[in-house]
Amino acid sequence: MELHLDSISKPTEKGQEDEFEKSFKEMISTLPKGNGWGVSEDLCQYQGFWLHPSFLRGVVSAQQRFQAQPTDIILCSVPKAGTTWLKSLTFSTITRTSYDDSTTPLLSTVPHDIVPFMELHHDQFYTNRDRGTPLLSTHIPYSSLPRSVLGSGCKIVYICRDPKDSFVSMYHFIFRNVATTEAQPLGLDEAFELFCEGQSFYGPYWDHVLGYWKASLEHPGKILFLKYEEMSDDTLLHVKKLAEFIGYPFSFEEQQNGMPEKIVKRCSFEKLSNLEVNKNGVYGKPSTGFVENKTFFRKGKVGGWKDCLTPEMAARLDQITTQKLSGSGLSL
Ligand SMILES: Nc1ncnc2c1ncn2[C@@H]1O[C@H](COP(=O)(O)OS(=O)(=O)O)[C@@H](OP(=O)(O)O)[C@H]1O
Repeated sequence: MELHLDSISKPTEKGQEDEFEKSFKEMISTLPKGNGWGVSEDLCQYQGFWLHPSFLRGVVSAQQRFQAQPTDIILCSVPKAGTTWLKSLTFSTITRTSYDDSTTPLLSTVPHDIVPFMELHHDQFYTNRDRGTPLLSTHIPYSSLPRSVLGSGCKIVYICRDPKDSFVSMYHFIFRNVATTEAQPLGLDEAFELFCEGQSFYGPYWDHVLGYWKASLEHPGKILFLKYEEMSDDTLLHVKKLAEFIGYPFSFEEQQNGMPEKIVKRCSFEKLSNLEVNKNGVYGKPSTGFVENKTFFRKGKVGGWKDCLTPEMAARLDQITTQKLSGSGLSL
């Protein structure tokens, strides 16, 4: 796909926003369109991946104006792979000398408002950086990350998950949120077919994962590659690994005092999903719409797909995964 980024003026000043919008609309009209899973607009294929227009606007904007710094830490993920969990764990790790179980902002704020998405909330991120928590997140595929991210040498932590569980999670997320609007969510079979064909939010799923996987092999000191299943299996080990990687290792004394264990517990599915803010709050903004926070906390299980997919569907996804990841050294 030919890129037209240079034709989009950079909206660095307020007066240029209209210009940006105009150029963006022109650019988006040239992109291939795909099924939006019942969400208000079609997905657009941009730089090889399927994006919803309101996220795409943020992606293009981030590509043009996001300036990474070497001290930034960017949490990247394919949707529905454990982003919310990773945000909670990383934030708690970095701020462990400022907050404890009774003062953590996680008690009253959904993790997505604590660690903003690059494509949705630049401004919040810059404020966070000023406050000393240089954490940002994104679903942007590796090959589409703003150039400054790759050039800055900042740290990237990526999380992925068994596509069977991610698909089921995505399907329920769309179903539950779209069902509250006038749009009609897709049926499971139709959504499954689209997912298999690669037409899902920020999909093809496998290309997203492979992009970060290959980059992590090339730059092991800069990109930490995590799997939801391994995190679930031994969360404590992974929190220590995460802390070490991002430059906030637990001291011997902290380990003796059970600090890593406290963080694991504070960010557990059981704890977070039972907080008032995550049961009844909403997340989003008028331009992209709102979703209920509870839809980020559904089951939080490995292998939950078994309640939803037939053995045939599971076999088909497994077969695609084996074929797509063949020769990469990665298994999911
Ligand atoms: N703390 C914690 N521990 C373990 N698992 C958790 C946690 N928080 C959220 N979840 C589960 O993660 C799934 C949502 O994925 P994401 O957070 O990546 O969603 S999003 O992309 O940010 O919308 C979704 O998975 P499913 O339950 O299978 O749908 C969530 O339940």
